[in-house]
Amino acid sequence: MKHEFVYSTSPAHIVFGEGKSATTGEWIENIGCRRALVLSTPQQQADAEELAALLGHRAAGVFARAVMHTPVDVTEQAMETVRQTVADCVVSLGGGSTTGLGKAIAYRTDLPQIVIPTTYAGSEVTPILGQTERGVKTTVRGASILPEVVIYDPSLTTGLPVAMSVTSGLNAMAHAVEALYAKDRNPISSLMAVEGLRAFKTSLPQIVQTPQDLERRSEALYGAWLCGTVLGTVGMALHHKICHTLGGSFDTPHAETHAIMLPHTAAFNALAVPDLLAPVADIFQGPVGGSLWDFAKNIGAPLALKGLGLSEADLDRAAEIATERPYWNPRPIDRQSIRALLQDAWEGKRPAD
Ligand SMILES: NC(=O)c1ccc[n+]([C@@H]2O[C@H](COP(=O)([O-])OP(=O)(O)OC[C@H]3O[C@@H](n4cnc5c(N)ncnc54)[C@H](O)[C@@H]3O)[C@@H](O)[C@H]2O)c1
Ligand SMILES: O=C(O)CCC(=O)CC(=O)O
Repeated sequence: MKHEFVYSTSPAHIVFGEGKSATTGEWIENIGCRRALVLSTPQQQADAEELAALLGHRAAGVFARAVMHTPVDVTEQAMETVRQTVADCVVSLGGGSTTGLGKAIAYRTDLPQIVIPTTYAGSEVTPILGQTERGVKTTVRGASILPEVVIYDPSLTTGLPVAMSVTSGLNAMAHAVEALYAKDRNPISSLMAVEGLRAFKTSLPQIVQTPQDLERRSEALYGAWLCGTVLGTVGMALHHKICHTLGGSFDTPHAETHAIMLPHTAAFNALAVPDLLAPVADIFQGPVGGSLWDFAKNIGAPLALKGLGLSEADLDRAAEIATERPYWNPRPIDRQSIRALLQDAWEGKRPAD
């Protein structure tokens, strides 16, 4: 039967618009809180301090030590700051790493979160937390992990370097591509995925040309919201499994890994579900994998895993880890075919689909 699905909406408040980060103080009050701990990475500390100054008495302090993959020891330091400052909510200003720290605090305390995303990773609209302890990254899901308020303010994204904008956009697009063939997809998740892909197809090439263009930044942030929402709503498959394997076991950088793998995993699955991936071929005007690879190349994305410090000898182990436990994918997987796919991605080949 064509229509058979479960559809649940997210309870989060989504606030979108230029300059809307100035309403953070109002949102702290709207959710019944009084003192927010502002979180950021060390690189965005100045922006976090500026936001805290704007919040005045509603800011409990700034914790600017967020790092990628949410190490538990950093979360414990942040928890100590939460206790000392008597914060009753957190405001995460930054990309997925800062959002991850806010989620890790909320997971342990149930404190409400306001997120002001400055990349396109999409973590702000998912109930998913990935955290690392003793070198092992595990993922948990839960209602307390989903942020209560997300404020998308494109004016805070004009400083995102072009290279990071490109890889972060491709990271978001990967959520949408996998959502199109997700086992638990529904008509709304597919509409959002297609609209998210269109938003990045339009905006990323223009951001590369004019990074300060607020209209284009706004379009990309809109795409991030759509792609992140489907990541939080439906299950991911082969692509995310391989990226988590490479990031978790070989420490490859998150967004770059997604950017390189997307054309290869999409081409692999397009052979099994060409009808479900037809919107990708339509938007990028060509075969699914090849057209995504051309798009990535044209906007200056990295194309080869060997450029990320992964050695060719690592590929056997990566294929083994990515296939050792069964998980759902629209096309059956086996170690040999995943090893071949990784070889192509390592060399930076254009998928021949
Ligand atoms: N749980 C989820 O749903 C989910 C989804 C996607 C990503 N993630 C996680 O997010 C992390 C990656 O996040 P990311 O790719 O957004 O990178 P990031 O948050 O690590 O940011 C990368 C760097 O860019 C800087 N930066 C961010 N925005 C900037 C801006 N506008 N201007 C200047 N500098 C800026 C950051 O401070 C940081 O130094 C990973 O740990 C990944 O696992 C989680
Ligand atoms: O690392 C996490 O927090 C989970 C990341 C995730 O599922 C989405 C992604 O890989 O971009």
